[in-house]
Amino acid sequence: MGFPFKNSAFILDQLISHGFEAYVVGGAVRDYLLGRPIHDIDVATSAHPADVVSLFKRTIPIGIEHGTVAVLSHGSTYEVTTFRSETGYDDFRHPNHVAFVPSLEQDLMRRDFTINALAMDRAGIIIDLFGGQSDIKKQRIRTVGKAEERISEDPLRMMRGMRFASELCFTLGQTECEAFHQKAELLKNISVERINQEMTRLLAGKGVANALILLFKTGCIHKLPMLEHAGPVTNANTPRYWILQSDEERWTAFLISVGIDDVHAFAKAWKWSKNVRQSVLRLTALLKQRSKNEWTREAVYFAGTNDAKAADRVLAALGTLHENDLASCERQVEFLWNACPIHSRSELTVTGNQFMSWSEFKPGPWLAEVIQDLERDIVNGRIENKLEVIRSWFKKWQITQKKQS
Ligand SMILES: Nc1ccn([C@@H]2O[C@H](COP(=O)(O)OP(=O)(O)OP(=O)(O)O)[C@@H](O)[C@H]2O)c(=O)n1
Repeated sequence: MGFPFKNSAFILDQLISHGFEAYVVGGAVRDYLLGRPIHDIDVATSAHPADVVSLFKRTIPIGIEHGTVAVLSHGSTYEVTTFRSETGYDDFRHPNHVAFVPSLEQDLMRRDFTINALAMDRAGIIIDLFGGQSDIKKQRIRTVGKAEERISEDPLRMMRGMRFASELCFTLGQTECEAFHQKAELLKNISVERINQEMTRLLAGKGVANALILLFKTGCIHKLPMLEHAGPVTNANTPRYWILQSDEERWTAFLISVGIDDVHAFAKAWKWSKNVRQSVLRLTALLKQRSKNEWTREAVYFAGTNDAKAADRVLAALGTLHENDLASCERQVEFLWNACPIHSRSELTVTGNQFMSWSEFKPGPWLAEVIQDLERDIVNGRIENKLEVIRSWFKKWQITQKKQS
C-alpha cells in the first residue's frame, strides 16, 4: 500500500534515523481508511519533546505538558507527541536518569475509540491493536477497553462518540450506550466551549438524526447547559438538517425543535461568539415574522437576501414550509430584492446630518426612526429617493410626530 501521508514522511524519517520510533496516529489514519479528507496529521513518537525540538528547524512547543511539539514545514503544521500513558511520560532529564517513555501500545490504549486508536508506520503498515479496522467496516463506535474508564478520563468523549456517530453515520455500541447513560452527569464538569464545539459538529453530521436520538437515549442531552428540560426529539420531529447550510441555521432549528425560546440566555450560557449569537437571534426573529406572513419587499430589504433565504431553509427544515417550495421561495426573495429601489441605507440621498439641518428637534432616537421610516417608504415605492421629495416628506413626518407626542 505504501505510506500515503507523503508530506509528513520527512518527520517520520528524521525521527527514525535518530533511533526513535514514529507513527502517524489517530484521526488521520481513521480518515484515510474511510476515504475521507485528511485534516491534521498527528505523529506519535518515542522521542522526548526536547529531542523533537532539536531535530527540526521550526518547532513550537504547543503543549509541552502533554508532550506535544508542533513541527512547521512548507506552511503546514504537524503535531508530534511523545508516547503517553495515563500517567504521562517522565521528563526528568538527569544525566544518570533513564527517562521513561511509554510504548506505542500504551499510547494507543489510552485513546478514546477503537477507530481512533490506529497507527501507521513509515512502510504504510497499520497497527491495529483493538479492532479499529473491523469497527470501521462494521461502522460502529466502540471505546478502547472499558467504556467507563475511558469516559472518566475525559467525559467529553461521550460527546465525541455521538459526534463521530453523526459525522460518520456509525452506530454506538450497546455497552458504550449504557456507559454514557451511567456517566452522563460527568458532562457537567466539561467546559462549555468544548461541548459547544462537539455539539456544533454533531448537528452538521449526516447522521445527526440518529445522534440526537442517542443524546436523548443516553440522557446526555439533559446534562448540557440550559437543556435540562429539552424536549423530546424523535426521528419524526427532528428537523430536516440536510436542508440547512450553516451552523447558525442548524442551531436555530435545533433550539426551536427542543423548545428553547430564550436564545439570548442560551447564547450566554454556551459562550457563543458575537457573530453566532447575532446570526441565531436574527434568524429566530425573522422566523417569527415570516411564519405569519409571505415575504414583502420591505421584509426582504430589512432582512437581506442571505438571511431571508436562510430563514426559509429553517422553516423548511422544521416542516412549516414544504421542501419542494424552497426553490420558488428563493426566486421570490430574489425578485423582491431586485424590485427594491434601494438596497441599503447608504444609497439614501440624505444622511442623518441632513435631517438635523432641516429639523427643529434636538438629536435623539428620532433620527434612527426617521431614517427607518424613510427607507420603508422608499422601498415600498411611496416616495422617490430625491432630496427635495424627501425634504417635504420630512416636513409631514415632523408634523405627525408632534401630533403623536
Ligand atoms: N478526548 C479525546 C480526544 C482525542 N483523543 C485521541 O486523540 C486523537 C486526536 O484528537 P483530535 O484531533 O481531537 O480528533 P480526531 O480524532 O483527529 O478527529 P477530528 O479531526 O475529526 O476532530 C484522536 O484520534 C484520539 O485518538 C482521545 O483519545 N480522547
